[in-house]
Amino acid sequence: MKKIVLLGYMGCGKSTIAQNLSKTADIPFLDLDKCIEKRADLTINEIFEKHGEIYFRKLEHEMFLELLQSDEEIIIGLGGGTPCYANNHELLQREDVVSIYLKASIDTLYNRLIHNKSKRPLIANMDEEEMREFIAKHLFDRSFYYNHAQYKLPVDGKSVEETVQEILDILA
Ligand SMILES: Nc1ncnc2c1ncn2[C@@H]1O[C@H](COP(=O)(O)OP(=O)(O)O)[C@@H](O)[C@H]1O
Ligand SMILES: O=C(O)C1=C[C@@H](OP(=O)(O)O)[C@@H](O)[C@H](O)C1
Ligand SMILES: [Mg+2]
Repeated sequence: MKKIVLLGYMGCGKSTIAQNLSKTADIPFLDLDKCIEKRADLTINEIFEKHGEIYFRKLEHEMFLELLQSDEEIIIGLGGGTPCYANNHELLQREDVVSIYLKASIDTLYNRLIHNKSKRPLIANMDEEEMREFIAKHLFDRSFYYNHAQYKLPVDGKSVEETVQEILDILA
């Protein structure tokens, strides 16, 4: 069965859209970060603090591979960095995967992330000025990996419901 994989930068809406799509389409969903937290019995912040980012990326890769082994149809919301490490971007092109890049502009990401940074260790300690520059550069660096998705879905100015409907259209 196909795995529907949502990817994109922090704040683009992967977790929110995966949950809503799951309800609307009646397909179970798993958030990769939540699975990692459960496995490690630590929050994402604690994993970064106690073990560092390299350890997190290792867990992230292992957990992603594990979720892709599922025989069920599932929706997987990735973390923002998932496609950018351990050749995970190649997994986006598997035949049993439908990968969708939720493509948001720097402005959209910035406006969401300024209110929502405490649980994201990469940006938690940045001030607003720093964060804007960081997002711009980081998004540019990561776009190469995000563009390996089978579908690119612009999400700026769209409600959760509109984005969910556009994903349903892709899946139809
Ligand atoms: N149209 C929208 N689509 C998705 N998320 C939105 C939208 N408008 C506001 N948000 C908010 O933006 C944030 C997106 O965060 P999240 O779903 O955790 O993204 P990600 O998992 O990609 O980091 C949430 O707080 C969500 O409520
Ligand atoms: O972009 C990243 O490298 C990360 C994104 C986060 O997920 P969200 O994109 O869901 O915030 C989480 O996996 C971790 O904080 C690292
Ligand atoms: Mg998320």
